Amino acid sequence: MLSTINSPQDLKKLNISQLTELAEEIRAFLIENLSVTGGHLAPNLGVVELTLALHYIFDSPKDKLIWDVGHQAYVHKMLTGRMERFDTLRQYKGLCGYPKRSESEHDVWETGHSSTSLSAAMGMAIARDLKGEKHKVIAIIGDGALTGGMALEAMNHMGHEGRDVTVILNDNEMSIAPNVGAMHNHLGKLRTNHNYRRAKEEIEQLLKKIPAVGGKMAKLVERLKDGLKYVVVSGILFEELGFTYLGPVDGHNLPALMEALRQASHTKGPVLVHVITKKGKGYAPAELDSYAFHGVGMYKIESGEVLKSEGPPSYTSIFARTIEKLAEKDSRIVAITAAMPNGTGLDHFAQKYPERFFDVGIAEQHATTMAAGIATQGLKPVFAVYSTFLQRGYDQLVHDVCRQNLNVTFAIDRAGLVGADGETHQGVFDIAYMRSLPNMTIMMPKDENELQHMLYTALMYDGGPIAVRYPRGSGEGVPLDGEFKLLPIGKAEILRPGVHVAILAFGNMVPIAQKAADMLMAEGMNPMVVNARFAKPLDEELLFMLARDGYTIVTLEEGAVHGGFGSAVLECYAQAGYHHITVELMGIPDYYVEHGSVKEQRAEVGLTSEKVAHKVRSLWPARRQRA
Ligand SMILES: Cc1ncc(C[n+]2csc(CCOP(=O)(O)OP(=O)(O)O)c2C)c(N)n1
Ligand SMILES: CC(=O)[C@@H](O)[C@H](O)COP(=O)(O)O
Ligand SMILES: [Mg+2]
Repeated sequence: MLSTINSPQDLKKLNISQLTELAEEIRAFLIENLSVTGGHLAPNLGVVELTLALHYIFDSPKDKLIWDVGHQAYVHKMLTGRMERFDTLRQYKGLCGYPKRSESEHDVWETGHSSTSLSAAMGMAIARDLKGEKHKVIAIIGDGALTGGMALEAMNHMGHEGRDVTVILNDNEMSIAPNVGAMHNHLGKLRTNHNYRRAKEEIEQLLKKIPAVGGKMAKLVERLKDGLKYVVVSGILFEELGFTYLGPVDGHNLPALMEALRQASHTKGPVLVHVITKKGKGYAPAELDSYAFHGVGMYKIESGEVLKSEGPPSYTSIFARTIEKLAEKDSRIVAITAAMPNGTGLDHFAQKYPERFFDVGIAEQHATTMAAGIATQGLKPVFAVYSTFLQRGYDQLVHDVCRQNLNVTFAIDRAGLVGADGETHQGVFDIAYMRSLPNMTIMMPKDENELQHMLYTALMYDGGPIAVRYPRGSGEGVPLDGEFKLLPIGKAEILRPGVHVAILAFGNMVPIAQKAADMLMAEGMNPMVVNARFAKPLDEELLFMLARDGYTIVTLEEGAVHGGFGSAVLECYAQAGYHHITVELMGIPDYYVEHGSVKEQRAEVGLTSEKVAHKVRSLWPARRQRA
């Protein structure tokens, strides 16, 4: 069956039993392919029937299907002509793990970050109406993504405008970890409440039987329906917000799904279809542990054993260990995550100190300002957040944290290139977006041992907001000191004295600089290597000494070169009147780096020891004169 599907039109020729068979073939395909490439298996297994039903009832690409987060769009990709490219999923130059407009006309909206789908849908519905077009706009959003502020802002507007938009709420009771929040509790009530739907249907049937209901009678019936909501589910939030609520519908029952979607497609105004699905459906290991199979690497199909690469402990695990140790001694430490307890390593902290741990849902804005509020009261909040997701909390960082100069620690994980998630998730902008903020201090460790000292330094610091950024994946495998050390703020570390050229490396670029220096040493050149440690404040004393001593500077960072650490060095020299010093910046160029391995991404942007050595050679005095 699967091989006959080249476009959504092919689905429409199938009957329910053929579609059911197809669903099983899709599952088998995903389980097999992802065991090699890795990817977001559990979210996709959960939406197989839903995606089939959507493509069956609606007419993509005329009708617009908008996937929130986009990590669950694999089945959509399979049905829209990309099945053959699945062996390249999330690989360099291969199929993207998220919707991508350049890949297909069926991908009408690009994502990766959560909770954007409803705003995008609203925008498309407005454009449709202004242009006098007739298609449907359908957003598919998970219960996790619905905890994001943007989604709630959009619903507020949608209910007010009353335009035709369909929202499919894919409720599997899970974010990456178990979903949290009052909205989650409300959905729980709806999930278990079949009485409301039944009673509502009965009233509507009754209504149909009464000829020409009008005037007082109609009002009475409306009041009866209103009253019913309060009695049965103490208020259905979505109906109060101006949506027609359809559901709950079993998301693995194709006829029921199709019926609900058909009904939605004929409903005027905003409509929300509440679909109940099982994350990981159809693959026992993923059903049992949907967290492990949310975003997974290679695994053995039969046993579900996830194959872990051997290597030193990750930066995340060292962060987790350190914050726990520090929290043991300092009861002011409070840890916050925005729906990433496992990804940030805070899950252990949550078990150990439940009263000092807060998972706020996918709500980075709230988390940032909440941390600021906690800090005003003399406690020590640590917001552990991926670099890419802190982008969501930017105004809160500017307006609430930095402006009030509050002691909030930002533990910025996944800083730098992140690999297979690609351009939506690259953690390459935080240096630039934080550096311009008054009162901010920004550090990055050269290895995991220095990470523990930096976290300690951050929590001992009382001068305002402070960020320690660290990369995804394994550390350098260095031994960990038993005692934490306080690092002097704004002081770099000369790792290797040298002449003529100084390589100023920030964080995880230090080992690359060292390797480049080793290569050059073999050729008779010995550049200085500096572990910058701070992007703000800079070690001006060292910078001015280098300028006075006639060094040429090479800066190295795994961050956007525009506005980043190297820019800071340039600005520092310009402001101090050192106009004749040569500063060469190496970092991420001015474009979004696509998916692949970090190694491939670094090679693409030139952040390798070979490229650094090449740069230093070109700057070495004797060679420069020859050139
Ligand atoms: C702004 C933002 N914060 C955090 C994330 C990380 N993240 C990706 S998927 C996800 C959970 C989404 O849950 P849900 O929408 O219910 O989808 P499911 O995986 O359950 O299908 C989270 C927290 C993100 N993509 N974007
Ligand atoms: C979809 C999403 O945003 C997350 O699932 C992300 O893929 C997690 O990345 P890590 O694997 O780095 O935790
Ligand atoms: Mg979910």
